[in-house]
Amino acid sequence: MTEQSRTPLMAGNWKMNLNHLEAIAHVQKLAFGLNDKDFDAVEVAVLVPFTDLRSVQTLVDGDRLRIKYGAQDLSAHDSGAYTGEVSGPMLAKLKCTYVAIGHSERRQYHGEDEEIVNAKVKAAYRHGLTPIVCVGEGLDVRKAGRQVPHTLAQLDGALKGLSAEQAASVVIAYEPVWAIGTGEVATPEDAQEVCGAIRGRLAELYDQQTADGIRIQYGGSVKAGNVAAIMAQPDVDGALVGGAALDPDEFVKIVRFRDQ
Ligand SMILES: O=C[C@H](O)COP(=O)(O)O
Repeated sequence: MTEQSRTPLMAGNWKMNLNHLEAIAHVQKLAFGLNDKDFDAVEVAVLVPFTDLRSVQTLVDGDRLRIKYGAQDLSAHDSGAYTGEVSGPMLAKLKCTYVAIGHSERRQYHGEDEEIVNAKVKAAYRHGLTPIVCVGEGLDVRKAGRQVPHTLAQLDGALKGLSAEQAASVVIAYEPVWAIGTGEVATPEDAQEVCGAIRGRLAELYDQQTADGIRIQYGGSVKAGNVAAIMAQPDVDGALVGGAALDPDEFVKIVRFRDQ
């Protein structure tokens, strides 16, 4: 599979923003702004707070929208006494396509380590959910020039024990932590360096064909104004968009990166 045959995935990670009423209005605006040509060229997804999922599902189903949706986290467990957690079966029942796992904010504020990220990736696969596995280095690691080994170690940990068949559908999001929500976007070359290394490691872990089929996103201060240059890199197959995804008009422009 070549770069051209990987369908780009533009995913909006709303983080802890937009209640279920705002979510409906937002998805309606996206649906109004995008057309079949956009959806034929780019897969579009929104990763919404748990409390928005049922409303988004009802809207997407009812209006037969081509927007995909998913959650920002899931429990490593399938059921039981885990107060506050939301399980894979619950997300599957809501017909989620995607679930973000190991976002740097989960790692930083909720102490998620490689073991828990790996357990969550396996939980997603047990229930037919596609994980968007987030990896990336902090500023100290970048300053030390260790972004590639650091990120590849996170990748190894997240994918431990997965078969090539499972890995074939995974999405990897490379998000340098220093570029998240800071306006400090990595240069296209910075993004390509690590995304290329990620694909190389996927080929070592599985095989070249599997690696060539896996989509690798870049995330970190992506906007309409910088998305085209990032998407022009051979190993970048989409973006995980935070702040800019909260503005439907901006997100539509990001989906239309080829026009920017
Ligand atoms: O998941 C998205 C990333 O954390 C990027 O967030 P940002 O676009 O606000 O920098």
